[in-house]
Amino acid sequence: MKQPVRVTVTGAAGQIGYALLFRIASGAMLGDDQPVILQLLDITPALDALQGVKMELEDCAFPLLADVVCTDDPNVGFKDSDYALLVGARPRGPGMERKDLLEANAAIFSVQGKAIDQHASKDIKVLVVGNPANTNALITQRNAPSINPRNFTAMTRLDHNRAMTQIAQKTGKTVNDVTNMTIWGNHSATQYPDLFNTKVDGKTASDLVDQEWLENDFIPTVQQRGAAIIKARGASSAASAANAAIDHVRSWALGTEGDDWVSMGVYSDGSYGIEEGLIYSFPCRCNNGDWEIVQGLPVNDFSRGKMDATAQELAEERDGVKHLLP
Ligand SMILES: NC(=O)C1=CN([C@@H]2O[C@H](COP(=O)(O)OP(=O)(O)OC[C@H]3O[C@@H](n4cnc5c(N)ncnc54)[C@H](O)[C@@H]3O)[C@@H](O)[C@H]2O)C=CC1
Ligand SMILES: O=C([O-])CC(=O)C(=O)O
Repeated sequence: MKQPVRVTVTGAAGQIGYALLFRIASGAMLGDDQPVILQLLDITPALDALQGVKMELEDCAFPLLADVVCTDDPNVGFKDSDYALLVGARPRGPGMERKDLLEANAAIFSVQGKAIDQHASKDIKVLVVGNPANTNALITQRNAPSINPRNFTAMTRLDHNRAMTQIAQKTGKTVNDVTNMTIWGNHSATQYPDLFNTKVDGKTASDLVDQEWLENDFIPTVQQRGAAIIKARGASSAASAANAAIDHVRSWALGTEGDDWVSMGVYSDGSYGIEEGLIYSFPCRCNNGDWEIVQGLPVNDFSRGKMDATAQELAEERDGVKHLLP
């Protein structure tokens, strides 16, 4: 049996947490042979609810669950942590954009970045889910200067999965036929889901649909899917978000399949002309617990405009939180 790894989940008493923890403990995220210690962090008023979640985790008798720690102290929550899923943040309501949450949520990530810097493993892999995810990931990263910036990522896998289903349904295929999907940019209404590099059954997806559907149906549907769920459910997506978080970390830790890639919000090294240092969603291949941006994909004028617009929004969000970026 491998040694257990420490997985910190923040906002563990919330909606996404409830859909996430049981799957991590079952081995769905890090594999059937990897025991985990869950370090669950939430705010003080949520600690009773968190104890209830811990009791339920115990009642599953998961063979891979070595221990569960519940705390309201980030210094305890991130102690020696190998993986951190930063979910704890306020969700948006109807009529809000995700960046409207910046004021409420940004401070959480500067505190947690500092705690990660001081207490976590220097090899920690961090996934930020709490919105606005890309800019919160940037805040976390900048507050943890002793850790490689590549170790901080933001979640666009939910958008990626949504886009796969939309194109599969449109072409009468299944998601098993869809590969090489890319979400570029911000997890926001400016994100750019790219069908020019996606394949369906080995054929280029943009050749299988008309430009009118691609521009006026597919792209806005993916961009607005979170808002559509909030309207329908009266609460933001939770189970699908938890599923995407599992997918994101699993790909990162255990690798991507063959030539396929996944979408991850990662530290830009200037690839595709995107300003260095932004946390921008790129096509990424993962191997040996590391990711790399897939290089050399063709970018037409239509894509270029959309990729730049979402980068511009990220630069504006960054400039709006300058005071939290040491
Ligand atoms: N990146 C993505 O694709 C997605 C992101 N989200 C975002 O995930 C976040 C969480 O969503 P839900 O679980 O539905 O919300 P929720 O309100 O059900 O749960 C949030 C939890 O975070 C806790 N929390 C608040 N401040 C905290 C702090 N400083 N430290 C630790 N925990 C703290 C709350 O007490 C609560 O238990 C929201 O910001 C939401 O917008 C949601 C869906 C998809
Ligand atoms: O839309 C929201 O606020 C929640 C979220 O990020 C998503 O479902 O993509």
